[in-house]
Amino acid sequence: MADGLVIIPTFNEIENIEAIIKTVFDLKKDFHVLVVDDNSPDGTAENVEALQKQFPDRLFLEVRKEKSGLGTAYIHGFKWALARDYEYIFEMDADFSHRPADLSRLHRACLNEADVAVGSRYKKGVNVVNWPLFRILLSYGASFYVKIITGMRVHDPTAGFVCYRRKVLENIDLDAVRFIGYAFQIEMKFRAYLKGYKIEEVSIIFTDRVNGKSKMNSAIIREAIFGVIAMKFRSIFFKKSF
Ligand SMILES: Nc1nc2c(ncn2[C@@H]2O[C@H](COP(=O)(O)OP(=O)(O)O[C@H]3O[C@H](CO)[C@@H](O)[C@H](O)[C@@H]3O)[C@@H](O)[C@H]2O)c(=O)[nH]1
Repeated sequence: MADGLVIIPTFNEIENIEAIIKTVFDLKKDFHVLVVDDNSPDGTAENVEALQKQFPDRLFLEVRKEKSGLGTAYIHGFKWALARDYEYIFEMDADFSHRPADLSRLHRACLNEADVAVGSRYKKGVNVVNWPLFRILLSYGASFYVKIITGMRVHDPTAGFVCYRRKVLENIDLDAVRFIGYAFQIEMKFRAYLKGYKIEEVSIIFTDRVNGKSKMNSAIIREAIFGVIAMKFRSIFFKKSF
């Protein structure tokens, strides 16, 4: 059995995908990788298919019809993982903003006490390299905002570098998760927090991508700003769906 499954959502990551997969497979850990691609026009999925010949037992690919957001890509990946027997399920970006070597640190935190281990940019100051000031302010500001509205004591609630123990994903109603952009990351942590799971932050350095482009847009920002308040209200008035 593998040590865990690393889910990598992709949209137009042709410049990164092969290198990131090989870097994960070069780690000492026996991780499997699942790429959830949204039919990227740049041929990301075809690149993964070609690599599957080299790693037939470790590399998996799910291709969806069209670009449908990072959140639903992860939900698709989580369901895929739960239909198999992975005990540790990771989220990681394709673009090397998360260092694959840190997967082992997240894994270790979950092997010890954590139910959810979050690769945190803000646990100890601001550990972000080469991000535009606008993105740092937005992301850091969002963290304060989320803390105030939700009461959740997580320094980096929008972090997309996470390890979940299987039981957490089994006990969250994945069909009820609403957010599709980066706010998805907040919602998943909030749902785990409400269920009393232990969320531990592991300090990481986040380095902005060198190749390809961020998929950040104004709809993603709006979803986070208004959605977090709506989510808090729903958690009070519609407790059952949480
Ligand atoms: N399948 C799929 N993948 C997507 C989509 N949108 C983005 N992705 C993939 O999701 C990963 C992260 O997307 P980026 O666009 O690179 O994110 P970012 O701007 O660098 O944002 C980072 O910070 C956010 C806010 O703190 C994080 O929430 C996010 O995870 C990421 O770490 C990449 O692998 C990207 O290809 C989508 O609609 N569909």
